[in-house]
Amino acid sequence: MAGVPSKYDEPVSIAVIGGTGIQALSGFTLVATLDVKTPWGSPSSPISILHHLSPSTGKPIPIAFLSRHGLHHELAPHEVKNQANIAALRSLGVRTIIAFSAVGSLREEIRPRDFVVPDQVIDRTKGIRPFTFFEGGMVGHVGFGDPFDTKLAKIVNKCGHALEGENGAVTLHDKGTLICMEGPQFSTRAESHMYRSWGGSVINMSALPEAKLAREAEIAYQMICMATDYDCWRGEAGEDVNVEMVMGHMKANAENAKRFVGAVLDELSKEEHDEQVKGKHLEGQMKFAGGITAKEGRGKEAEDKLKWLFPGYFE
Ligand SMILES: CSC[C@H]1O[C@H](OP(=O)(O)O)[C@H](O)[C@@H]1O
Ligand SMILES: Nc1ncnc2[nH]cnc12
Repeated sequence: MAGVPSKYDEPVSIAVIGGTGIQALSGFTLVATLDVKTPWGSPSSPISILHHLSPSTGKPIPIAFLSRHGLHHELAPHEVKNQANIAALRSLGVRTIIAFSAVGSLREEIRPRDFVVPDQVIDRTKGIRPFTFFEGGMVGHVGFGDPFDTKLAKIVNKCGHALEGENGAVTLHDKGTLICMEGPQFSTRAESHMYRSWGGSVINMSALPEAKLAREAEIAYQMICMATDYDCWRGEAGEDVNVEMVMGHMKANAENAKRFVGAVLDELSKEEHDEQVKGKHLEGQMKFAGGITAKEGRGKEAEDKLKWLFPGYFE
């Protein structure tokens, strides 16, 4: 954009990833637009650096914003540049990600426009998306028992519940199992029933590998889901999901999504969360979890890429 700086020299700890219907984050001051290049290519969109005024310190804190499907929703779920997105954010200093997603509800009590902060994921992607930074002669294994950052989830839930109290317009479910399917076609009715029998609460196409790559990159990650439909399991009791339905609810509820993210950023900008936001609890984990391969067995290209991502880890 004309007149907006293309550089930002301070580290940025917090990022927001926008999904369907959230291609930009309004209400914040745009201070830079960055075209970051990574060894995994360019991210899905330029990264906007926005200033958010911390209500507790009165100082602006920088937030990185990235649009998962591109600026114009031109990337299908399997085309999202997940490795480049996460690598680019880490290279800016990001250690905390709040990711938004439009989801189908698999439970009667999760109604369209309700928010869900999932605590578990079932992977139903088909292995066609690049899903790790550790390959090609650099092997690493990281724990994923809790796919979302449990401390970050507590903060997000506290903010969401406070909004529930404010005017009753927001309903938040503070846990749930997210099914991440491949897409881009929606599920069959048999699949939708099967996911319900597995205990699935909501379904989308984009939590993975985003959350896995964030974990590998030592970034605390939490997805905030907004229900837009009942998928197709209700049969005659309701209309099957379609894009119009998803977009309609996203648009109608955009103000609540904005209030939610604003409340989370207000909370995260408090000094008491400094260590959490900077991902201190994750720092260094990949030095060991990602350092299995002996030096003489390393693939040169993979090693160079990982040295870019984790300066000083694999010398
Ligand atoms: C447009 S409906 C399917 C689409 O919506 C969700 O996108 P996102 O997670 O980025 O909000 C879902 O995952 C699918 O990509
Ligand atoms: N029913 C659904 N299935 C998968 N992704 C979705 N995103 C929104 N609704 C969805």
